[in-house]
Amino acid sequence: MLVTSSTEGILTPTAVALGKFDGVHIGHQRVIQPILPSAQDQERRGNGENLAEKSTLPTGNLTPLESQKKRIHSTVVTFDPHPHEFFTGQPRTLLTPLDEKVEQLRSLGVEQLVLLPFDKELSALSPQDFVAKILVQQLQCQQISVGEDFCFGKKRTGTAKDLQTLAAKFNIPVTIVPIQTDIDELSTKSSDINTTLTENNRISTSLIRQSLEAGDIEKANRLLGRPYTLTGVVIPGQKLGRTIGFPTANLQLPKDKFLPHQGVYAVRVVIHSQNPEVSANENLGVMNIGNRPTVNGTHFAVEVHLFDWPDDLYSKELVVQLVKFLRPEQKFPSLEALKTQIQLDCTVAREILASY
Ligand SMILES: Cc1cc2nc3c(=O)[nH]c(=O)nc-3n(C[C@H](O)[C@H](O)[C@H](O)COP(=O)(O)O)c2cc1C
Ligand SMILES: Nc1ncnc2c1ncn2[C@@H]1O[C@H](COP(=O)(O)OP(=O)(O)OP(=O)(O)O)[C@@H](O)[C@H]1O
Repeated sequence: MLVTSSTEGILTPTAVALGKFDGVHIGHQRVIQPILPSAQDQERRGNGENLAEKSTLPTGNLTPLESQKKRIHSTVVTFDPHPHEFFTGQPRTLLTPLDEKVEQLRSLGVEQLVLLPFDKELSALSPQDFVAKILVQQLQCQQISVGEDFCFGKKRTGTAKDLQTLAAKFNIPVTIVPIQTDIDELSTKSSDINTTLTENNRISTSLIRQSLEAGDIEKANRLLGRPYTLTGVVIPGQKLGRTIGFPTANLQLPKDKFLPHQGVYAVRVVIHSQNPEVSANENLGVMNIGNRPTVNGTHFAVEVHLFDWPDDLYSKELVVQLVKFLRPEQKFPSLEALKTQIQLDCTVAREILASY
C-alpha cells in the first residue's frame, strides 16, 4: 500500500474515504467499504456502466502503466498530525499508530493512504476550497465516502450533506454511511431505547478508548471488529521474572500507542518471523502492564509471559492480542506471594483462552 504525505506521488484518479480513522473500527470499515475496488465495480454494474471502459481492474489492451493510470485508486485521506493534537498542542496517543493503521487499511484492500499535513493553511480552508483544491485538484477524486456525522473545513463548518452538494458540482457522488452503533449494547438494554442511548453507543474512537481504560476488552474488541493489539519488539528487562519461574518478554511499543487499564490480561500472541505453518493461536499467555511495585520497579513496563515457550524472544516482534482483563496490578509483600498470584493468573487465563 502506498503511504504519502506529498501531493506529488499520489496515484490518481481516486475514490476517497475521509476522516481520522484512528482504530479503523467497525464504523470506519463501513465508510471505507464503498471505495474498495470490488464495491466500485458493483456500483457501476448497478448503474449499467460498461466496466471495460472504466474498470478498477487493469483492462486487456492497455499496457500495465496505462492501466495503472486509468484505474480509480481506493484511497483513505486522513490528517497528520491528528487535528486534536494540532489545536491543543498536546501529543495524542492513538489506538492505531501509523504502522498499525497502514496494516489494517492494507488488510481491508485500501490501495493508498494520503496523510494531509494538518497545518494552519489546511485548517483554514473553507468547505468549498477543501473540495475544489484538495479533493478535485490534488486527488482527482471520482467518488467519496464519509460517515453521517462527518464535518470538514474551517471550524468544522461543512457537514456530510454540504460535501454532497459541493461535490455534485463536479459530478462526484458522495456515499453517506449511516451512524453505526454498538448493537449488542442496545439489545441488552430495556425497551425504552432512546436517542441518548444511541448517541452514547455510536461506535467511535472515544468509546473504544473508554472501554479499554475501564478494562472492558470484550467491548473494545467488539467495536473494533478484531482484538485490540499491542505490537512491539522484545527488549531486555531486569531478568527477575525467570528467577520466580515466569520469564517475561518486555515490549517496546510506539511512543504514541494508547495503553489500556494497568494490570494483568489473558492474551494471544503472534510472533513475527515464526514458522508460518505454526498456528498463531498456539501462543497463549498472560501480560502485565504497570510499574511492578512488588520489585520496586522504576519504570512503566509491558511484559508478556508465554505458556510453554522454551526459547528467549529478544529482538522478535510480538503482536499481543488482548482477550480479557484479569485484575489490577498490586504490591505484594514478597516475591513468593507474587509468584503464587501469577500462577493463579495463568490458570485463570488458560481457562478463559480455551473458551474464546
Ligand atoms: C502475569 C503477571 C502478573 C504480574 N502482576 C504483578 C503485580 O501484581 N504486581 C507487581 O508488582 N508485578 C507484577 N508482575 C510483574 C513482575 O513483577 C515482573 O514480571 C517481574 O518482576 C520480572 O520483571 P523483569 O521481566 O523485568 O525481570 C506481573 C507479571 C506477570 C507476567
Ligand atoms: N460509528 C460510525 N458510523 C458511521 N460512520 C462513522 C462512524 N464513526 C466514524 N465514522 C466516519 O468515519 C470517518 C472517519 O471517522 P473519524 O475517525 O474522523 O471520527 P470518529 O471515529 O468519530 O472519531 P472520534 O471518536 O475521535 O470522534 C468519518 O467520515 C466519520 O464520519
